[in-house]
Amino acid sequence: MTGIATSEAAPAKINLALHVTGQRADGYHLLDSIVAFAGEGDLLRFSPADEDAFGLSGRFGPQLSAEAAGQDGNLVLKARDLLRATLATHGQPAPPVAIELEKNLPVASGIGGGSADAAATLRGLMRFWGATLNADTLGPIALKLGADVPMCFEGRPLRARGIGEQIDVLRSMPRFHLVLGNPLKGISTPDIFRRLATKDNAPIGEPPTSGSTEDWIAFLAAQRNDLEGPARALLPEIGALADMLRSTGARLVRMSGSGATCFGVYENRKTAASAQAELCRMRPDWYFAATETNGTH
Ligand SMILES: C[C@@](CO)(OP(=O)(O)O)[C@H](O)COP(=O)(O)OP(=O)(O)OC[C@H]1O[C@@H](n2ccc(N)nc2=O)[C@H](O)[C@@H]1O
Ligand SMILES: Nc1ncnc2c1ncn2[C@@H]1O[C@H](COP(=O)(O)OP(=O)(O)O)[C@@H](O)[C@H]1O
Repeated sequence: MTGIATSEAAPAKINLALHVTGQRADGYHLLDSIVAFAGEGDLLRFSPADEDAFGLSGRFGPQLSAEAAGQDGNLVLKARDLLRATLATHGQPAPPVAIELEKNLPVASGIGGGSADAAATLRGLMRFWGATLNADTLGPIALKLGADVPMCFEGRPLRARGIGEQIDVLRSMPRFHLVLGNPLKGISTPDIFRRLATKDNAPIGEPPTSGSTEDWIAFLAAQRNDLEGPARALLPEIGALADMLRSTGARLVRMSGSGATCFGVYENRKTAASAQAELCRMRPDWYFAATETNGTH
C-alpha cells in the first residue's frame, strides 16, 4: 500500500448571478456567471488500500450510486478513473485507493455537488498519488467530467463564460454571509435548459473592482439568474422558498445554477445563523445551511 491518508473539501458552488447568453451548435448553452464557493460542502477522504474501494456517508449519501458506470454513475469514481487513465499515459503511478464521500449537500440542487466532488477528487488524488500534471492536461479532464467541474477545480471567486470553462478569477469579491435553502426536490439541469424561452440574453455587467460589500450587493442585485424562471415554473416551492428567505431579512435572494437551491445574503454571521434557525422552524423537512463564501479578502 502506498500514499498517505488525506482529505479534501468539496465546497458548494454558488452562482451569485447567471446569464444565458447563447447556445453552441452541440446544444450546450453559453453562460456568463459570477461564482463563489461556500464553507458548506461535501468532504472526500482518501486512504491507502490493497484494492480500490468507495464508501458513502453523510445526510445525502444514501441517495447516490456507489457505481462508476452509467448515466447516474458517481462522479467521484468517474474522476478517479479518468485521472488514473491520464496518469498511465504519462507513466505516473496511480495505485489502489479507498475513497469515502461524506455527502452533505443535497443532490441535483444547483450548487454543483457532483461537480464539486469530481473537482475535489482530482485535487485530492493528485496529492495522494504525488502526481504532476500541468493545467493544460488537467483542464480538459475537468471539463470532460462536467461543464461546472473546471470552476469547482479553481474554487475561488470567479467569472465563468463559455459553457463554464472560460474562467477569470475575481480579485475583489468580499465574503458573503449566506443561508442556503432547498426544498429537497431534485431538478434535472438539462430539463431546465430545455425550458428556457430566450437563450440570447445580455451578458453580465462589469463586476466592481472595489471590495465593498455595498457595491457588490448593488451590482449583483442588478443581475439575474436566467434559469430561475423555468425552474420556478417547474417547481413552485422555489417561489415559496425565496419568499421565506426574504421574510427572514435577506438583502438579496436568488436561485443558484439550475436550482432548486436558493441563497439569501445577510448582513453578518449572526443574522444568517438566526435566519437559518427560523427557517428550520418553518420547514423542518427542508434543507437550510448558514454559511460564508470565500471572498477574495
Ligand atoms: C447550470 C449550472 C451553472 O453553473 O450548474 P448546476 O445547476 O448544474 O449546478 C451548470 O452550467 C451545469 O453544469 P454541469 O452540471 O456540470 O453540467 P453537465 O453535466 O456538463 O451537463 C448536463 C446537461 O446540462 C445541459 N447544459 C449544461 C451546461 C451548459 N452550459 N449548457 C447546457 O445545456 C446539457 O443538456 C448537458 O447535457
Ligand atoms: N458525487 C455526486 N454527488 C451528487 N450527484 C452526483 C454525484 N455523482 C453523480 N451524481 C449525479 O449527478 C446528478 C447532478 O447532481 P449534482 O451535481 O448534485 O447537481 P447540481 O450540479 O445541479 O447541484 C445527480 O442526479 C446525480 O445522480
